[in-house]
Amino acid sequence: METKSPLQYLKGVGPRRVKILAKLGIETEEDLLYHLPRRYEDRSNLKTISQLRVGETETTIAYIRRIEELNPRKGLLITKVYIQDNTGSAIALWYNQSYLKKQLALGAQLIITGKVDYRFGQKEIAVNEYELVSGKTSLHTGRIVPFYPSTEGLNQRFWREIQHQALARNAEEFREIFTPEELQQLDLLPVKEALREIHFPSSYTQMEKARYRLVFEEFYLLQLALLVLRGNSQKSAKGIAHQKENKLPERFVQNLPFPLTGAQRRVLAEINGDMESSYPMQRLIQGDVGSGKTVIAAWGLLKAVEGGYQGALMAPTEILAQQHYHTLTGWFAPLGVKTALLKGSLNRREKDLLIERVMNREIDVLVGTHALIQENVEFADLGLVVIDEQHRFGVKQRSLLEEKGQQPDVLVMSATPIPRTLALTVYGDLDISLLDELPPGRKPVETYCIREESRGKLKMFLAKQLSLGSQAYIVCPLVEESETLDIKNATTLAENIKREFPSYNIGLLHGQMKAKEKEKIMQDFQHGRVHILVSTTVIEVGVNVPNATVMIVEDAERFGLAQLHQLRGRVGRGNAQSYCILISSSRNPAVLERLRILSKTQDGFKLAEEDLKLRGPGEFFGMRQHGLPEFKVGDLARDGEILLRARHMALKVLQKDPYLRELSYKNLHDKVWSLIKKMVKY
Ligand SMILES: Nc1ncnc2c1ncn2[C@@H]1O[C@H](COP(=O)(O)OP(=O)(O)OP(=O)(O)O)[C@@H](O)[C@H]1O
Repeated sequence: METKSPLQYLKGVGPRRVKILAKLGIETEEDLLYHLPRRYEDRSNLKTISQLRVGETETTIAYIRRIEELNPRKGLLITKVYIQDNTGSAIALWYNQSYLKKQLALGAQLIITGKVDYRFGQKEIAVNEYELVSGKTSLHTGRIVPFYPSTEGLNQRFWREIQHQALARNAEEFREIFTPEELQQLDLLPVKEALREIHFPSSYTQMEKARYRLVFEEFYLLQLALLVLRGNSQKSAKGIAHQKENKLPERFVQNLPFPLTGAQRRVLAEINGDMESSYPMQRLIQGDVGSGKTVIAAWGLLKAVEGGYQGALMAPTEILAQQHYHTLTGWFAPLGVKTALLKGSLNRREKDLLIERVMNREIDVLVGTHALIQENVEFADLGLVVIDEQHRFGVKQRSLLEEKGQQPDVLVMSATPIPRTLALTVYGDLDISLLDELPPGRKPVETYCIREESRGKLKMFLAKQLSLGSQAYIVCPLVEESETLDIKNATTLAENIKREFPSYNIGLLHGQMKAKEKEKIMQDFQHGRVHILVSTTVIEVGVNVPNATVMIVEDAERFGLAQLHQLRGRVGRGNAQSYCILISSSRNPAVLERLRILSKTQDGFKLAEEDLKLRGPGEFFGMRQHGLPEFKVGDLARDGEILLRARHMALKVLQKDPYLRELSYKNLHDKVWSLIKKMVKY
């Protein structure tokens, strides 16, 4: 659709309204046409005057017989219009519409919708929508009427008028992205019809069909863009074909105190295949909490190192980078593989020195936060990039790290199980491996939701666990508006706990502490010197302290399901029975339902589906953060099936024509490439 004309060409849109529309993100006629109704009202059922039911909101069509204006008191103007059809007569009433009299003419035909009343022997209609019958299509009544998401200064009549104009103006310009055969095969409405039906439905069935078409189109374009992005890097550039020997990785596995799980073995085989092929690997490991992703990362890094390449591991927080560094050094040092940590707390000179050693190949594996993608970090020969908890990084950041090498392989690890539909959208440019098996011997974490009143009991329970040698986390309420308040809460809580448990060591962790301080507290907790760790949500992802068996979450209602599952995942990582206690005084049924689901289910993937349904994808995690467009029509929680079909279709088309060069794909090509440009620019 070439509808880039400025909106001012539309009747009724002046500079002031252009500004208001721009605030809603509407700058072109195309934007406008994709600003879809929020709901509809069926006013198509025209009644004769005799059929109008008192007390109901009804629509009728009749002739104007008389018009009166009354001014019963200052500031109140009543326009009283006597109407008639061949079954009877009635009165239509408007309030304070001074311009109205000029628009109405005796003898004209009028459609009105409004609440019917009966007074002084007459039916009276308090009009809330009217339209004069002319040769034109009626927009506001006498049909299924659309209602748009709006803002101050724009009323529904205005929306309908401009949508109607935009549809008419562009009738010849809608450029179809599907071929006639595809439309038929997929049973989709042509774009022109779909847009017309979604704005001004001829029936609800047609409106549903129109919506289906537009959702399909939206998902299809995004899938194509994501697949083309991946296809390009896979086919246009040669990646590294890592050597086939796995001596180092095998020795590492033999040294582990446990056998790998079936899922770990399966995923390793997938990575092995990817790394040995000459296409750059772009793979996502989706694992439930505690499923053992670090082992997978280590294995890949060793394979790269064995072939003479370097590896990088990027973590979302300083604490996690630290933890990964310790884990990897423990595994790698005995194998003679050199690991280093690019810490935020290093001074300039230390940093330069470290970077120099990386450039000179004195370091095999470099671990760090996003500091790794800073410009002055260079590798001699980067062969594998592992990105942990990718949902905190965007598409753009991922590619920055990749640019530090010649098409290195990329492994993304996500510990937030997300529903398949969402994974396909957010990670549609990656192959996905599922790590869906927990190591044997793990006991489900017993989860309880308690109210404020039970604090006394909780204290006794905690004392007992501590006396058994366990450690505990207490996560503080999250005050979204203010980090300072967060910290204040956490500090007060820690002080209270200190008073209650004088014989134990209490640690406090929050986002504004210096890296060195955080590191020290974490190490003390890891080594059992701190028994209770009071923390804001900085520990949310990835922290691994198997001796911690109690997780207490304050004001649990403030967290989403996925987040609570993450927090719970910090315990139950060893063999001892673990507990998660959610404190909430909320009486909101939706909240209680969320907490109930959590106490019933341990399966992160199932919880993710529920969370998506309960809160919608926007809340689940900001799509924009990933450089992905937000959906205008589609709803991932509801339209998963359509997404899968669109993905399937996209794969099929690209297999046939990887760059959409066929003439019949011209329109499709243009749309996909403009989407890609937007995504990459981000
Ligand atoms: N096959 C296995 N058998 C037993 N224990 C294992 C196995 N694989 C990993 N582990 C151990 O399980 C714990 C969790 O592993 P890891 O930290 O890699 O999990 P994760 O998937 O990163 O979890 P999270 O996302 O919750 O941080 C570690 O202590 C690890 O040593």
